[in-house]
Amino acid sequence: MAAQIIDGKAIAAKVRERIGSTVSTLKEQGITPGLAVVLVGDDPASRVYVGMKKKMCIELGMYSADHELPSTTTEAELLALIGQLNADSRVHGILVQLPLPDHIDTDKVLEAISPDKDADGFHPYNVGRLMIGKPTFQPCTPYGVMVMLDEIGYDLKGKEVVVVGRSNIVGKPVALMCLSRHATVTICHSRTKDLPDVVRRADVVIAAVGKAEMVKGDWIKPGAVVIDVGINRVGEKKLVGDVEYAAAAERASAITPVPGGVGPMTIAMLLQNTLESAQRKVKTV
Ligand SMILES: Nc1nc(=O)c2c([nH]1)NC[C@@H]1CN(c3ccc(C(=O)N[C@@H](CCC(=O)O)C(=O)O)cc3)C=[N+]21
Repeated sequence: MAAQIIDGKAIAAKVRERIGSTVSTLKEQGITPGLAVVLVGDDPASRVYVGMKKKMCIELGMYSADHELPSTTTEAELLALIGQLNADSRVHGILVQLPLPDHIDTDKVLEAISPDKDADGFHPYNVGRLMIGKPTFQPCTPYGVMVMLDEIGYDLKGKEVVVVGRSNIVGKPVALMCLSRHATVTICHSRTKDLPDVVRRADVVIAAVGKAEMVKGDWIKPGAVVIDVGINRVGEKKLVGDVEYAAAAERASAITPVPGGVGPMTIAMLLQNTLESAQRKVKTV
């Protein structure tokens, strides 16, 4: 049986549509949700992502504050800008595009962002909230994965989830989100013994290692759901995921493609986080 292809582009468009109509309602109450995106340096891929974020922000009627700084920017200068954005009442979400240049301490920068405006959900306060099952800002990529599973009507309760990858931005938080939905969760990594056999147990495989087609098709249990978070550039133009897509699609019941899967969701959830932040503010004033 052919797998259902989970269309991240379409789901992201639907999420944005919902955001757009809520933005209109908020604006009637005198609040325009605002996102500040900070880019340091001139990495071309980062520039493309930042451009997409800005464009969608404006399309949805949000306020967008863009800060493109040279790669020579000092840590102190960046921290000063974050201080300004923390204090700027037009801004409800702040995103500092990663990776930052080597001379800047990333952890220090992420911790300088006010936890109330942490649209990426990377601040230790928000990480802790997620850990205890009381999330405020949820990291965008894992949050997007959850929305995709909701969209196909998949209930994680009692299911075996195998997460391949243990990063702070995807592997760990997505595992916690699955756990809070009552899945049995295994987190695998480069030292996991018999990785293929562990993945073979999974009802849901979430691949987030950043290695092109590392998860093989014959590791997929027939009928499993495959969520591929990897975006790997091979050659000049081609993008592939962390999963051997064609072979996995022959066994899976549902699978996310790359591109057009989790990637577009990440940006949609960033806007969602900015919206939620503005909504929380309405509730407290
Ligand atoms: N503070 C921070 N937060 C981030 O969320 C963040 C970041 N830094 N640094 C870089 C990564 C990467 N990232 C992506 C977002 C969307 C796509 C996306 O939409 N990808 C398209 C393909 C785009 C293409 O063709 O290159 C897709 O998968 O269909 C990919 C990658 C967010 N990141």
